[in-house]
This record gives sequence, C-alpha cells and structure tokens, in this order.
Amino acid sequence: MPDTAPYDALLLVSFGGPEGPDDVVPFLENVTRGRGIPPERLKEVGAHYFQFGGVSPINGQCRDLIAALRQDFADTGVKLPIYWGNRNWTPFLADTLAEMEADGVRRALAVFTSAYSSYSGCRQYREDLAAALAKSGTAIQIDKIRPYFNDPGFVEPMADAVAAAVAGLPEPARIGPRLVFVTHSLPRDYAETSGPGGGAYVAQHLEVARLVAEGVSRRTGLVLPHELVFCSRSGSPRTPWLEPDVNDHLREIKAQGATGVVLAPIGFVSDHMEVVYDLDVQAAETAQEIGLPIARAATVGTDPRFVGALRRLVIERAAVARGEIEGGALSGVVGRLRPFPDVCPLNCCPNPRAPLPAVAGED
Ligand SMILES: CC1=C(CCC(=O)O)c2cc3nc(cc4[nH]c(cc5[nH]c(cc1n2)c(C)c5CCC(=O)O)c(CCC(=O)O)c4C)C(CCC(=O)O)=C3C
Ligand SMILES: [Fe+2]
Repeated sequence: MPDTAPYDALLLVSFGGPEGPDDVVPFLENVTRGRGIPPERLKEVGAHYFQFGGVSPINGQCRDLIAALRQDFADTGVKLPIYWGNRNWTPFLADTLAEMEADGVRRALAVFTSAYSSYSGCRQYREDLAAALAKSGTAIQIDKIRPYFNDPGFVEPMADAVAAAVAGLPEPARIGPRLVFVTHSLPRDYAETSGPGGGAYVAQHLEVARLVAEGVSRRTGLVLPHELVFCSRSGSPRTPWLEPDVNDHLREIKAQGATGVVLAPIGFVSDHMEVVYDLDVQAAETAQEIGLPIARAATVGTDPRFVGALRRLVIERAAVARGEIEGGALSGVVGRLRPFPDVCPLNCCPNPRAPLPAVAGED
C-alpha cells in the first residue's frame, strides 16, 4: 500500500464559482474585495456568468476531479480521505478546515487547481489557507504539492487534445494551423516576481507550450508555429498586464495570412468560465468576425493520466516530508525546467499589496 504518512488528508483548494443567479454578485464581491477592479469590468464579468444562468462550471469540475481521485485512490490502495475548499465560494476553506479538524485531521496536503507559479495561483491560496486556519480556530499543519506544469500527466493529455483539435479543423485549415496557447493574463509585476527567482509564470508556460507543440508534431507529423497569448485581463487599464490578448492576436495572425488556429488553454486545468466564456464565446466571436477557422482544445479535466499524476505527486510529497527523497524523484518532470520547490522559498510570488501569513512556505 502506498505510504502517505505523515498526512491524514488531501485538501483540494480551488477558486470557487457561483451556482445560481443569486450567487453571482456576492461571489464577485468576494473575488474583487480590495483589488481595484473597475466597476465596468465587474458588470461585464457578471454578465458573462448570467449568460450561463449564473452558474460557473468550476464547482462541478472540482466535484468530478474529486470523484476521479477517490476512484483512483481506491484502485491503487491510497487510503487518504479527500476534502475540498474554495477561496471565493462554498464550500469555503474555513468551513472545510473545521470539518477536517472535527474528523481528527492533524496534517493535510493541499493540491491547488493551478499548475503554475504566480501570486494568484499559488501564494494567494497559501494565504487563503492561513486566513482560514485563523478564522476557523483550527491547528492543522498544511503542506502543498509542488507546481505540476511539467508533469508528464499534465502535458501528455494536452498534446492529445491539441492533436485532436487539429484533426477537427475543416480542410484546408487543418493542413497548417497555428497553435495558439492561452493562459490567464496577469499584471506584469506579478509575472516578474513569480516563482523562486522571478519570471516563473511565463517561463513555465513557454516550456509547456514547447512540450505540447513537440507532442503534437510527434502525433501528427506536422511542425506547426506556436505562440503564447493571454486572456481574461482585468484591473485598471493603466496597469500593464501580460500581452498580447488572444483576440488581438487572432486579428494579427489573420492579417499575416493564418488559415486556421487551434486555441489551447494550457493555463487552466478544467473548462471553467475563462475557457467557456473568454475563449468559446468571445475569442470564437472574434474568429468568426475575421473569418479565421478555430478549434479549441480540451483542458486536462479528469483525464486518468492527470489524476494519476496528482496521486504520484501526493505520494512523492509524503516521502519528501518523511525525509526519504527529494522533490521530483518519484513523479518526475518533462522538459528543460527542474522540479519546482515543495516548500515555497521566502518571497516566492510575493503579495503585491502587503505581506500576509501563508502556509507551506519558508516564511
Ligand atoms: C492566474 C489566474 C488564474 C489561474 C490560476 C487559478 O486557477 O487560480 C485565475 C483563475 C480564475 N479566475 C477566475 C475568476 C476571476 N478572476 C478575476 C480576477 C483576476 N484573476 C487573476 C488571475 C488568475 N485567475 C487576477 C490577477 C485577477 C485580478 C484581480 C486580482 O488581483 O485578484 C475575477 C474578477 C473579475 C475580472 O475578471 O476582472 C474573476 C471573476 C476563476 C473562476 C472561473 C469560473 O467561475 O469558472 C478562475 C479559475
Ligand atoms: Fe482570475
């Protein structure tokens, strides 16, 4: 039986999303509290959710991932109970931690639904956990698994998905489409300070884009041009964010003569609102308007290779916690970047406003 000591539980930590029209405004208030998002942008984002009946797909996708992990754990003899808590909507992390403590959990391993290093996708979750411990008055010790962008179980399903999307394009677009890799935009300063030495967010995505493009060329025999672009920009228009925006980029490459595009949302682990709205509605409209055929590749979701990768990362992290191996020794990584740290170093992905307590780091 795989050894997951010293952990008593796995805690899936995610963003949360509204589950009905009445949830939309309070959810957005939770997301944007103290973040200087202009009211016009909030109205616009609210309208995206209302267009989907006020329901974000993200909570259902977390439930599906947990169900798949439970089945995988049962099949492989991993005896770790799985809990779930969110930053912005029910089940809130503080409530989940209270439940865990009542169940006797003393030491938990967190898995974030973000594969990359950034304030929003890593430290902010570490801060959320510290705040939730304080709020719930619990004393659970919480570690996290390392960033998993370069795990083969994350990269391989995406290469399959992109190859399938290429095949799904109409003739003649499928002969030589551009692979447009998409992730969430960030304020430039968040990107510059991301990861242990800075610059990790973009470096990690460029590496995944390169690996997936390579996988696609092995699968299809085509060597396709690829680039990394960004979606879902918010904040003040005066703050510089990562560019180009996916819509601007589609116009640009159409003008350069592109005949077809595969959009590959490598920044996300499931088809949540950023994917089903920002790509499937907005970018699809742009493409339609300029007459550029596009196909959107699936995210990893509950692909068994991804689920298996999370299980290996959990088993590996437990062995690291017991002092038996180093991070990366069991689960392994693909490509040119090293395994990222299991324990976030001091000042990794710093809070852009003010330092706050965070779990699972040296600080
Ligand atoms: C890097 C990153 C990820 C990926 C990593 C991860 O997954 O964690 C991510 C995921 C998500 N972002 C989400 C939703 C939103 N993000 C917003 C705002 C922001 N995101 C940011 C960054 C990221 N966000 C940033 C720098 C802001 C500006 C404000 C701030 O500094 O915090 C806003 C406010 C309105 C607006 O869009 O302006 C909303 C509603 C949802 C839920 C989707 C659903 O409901 O299905 C998910 C998974
Ligand atoms: Fe976001």
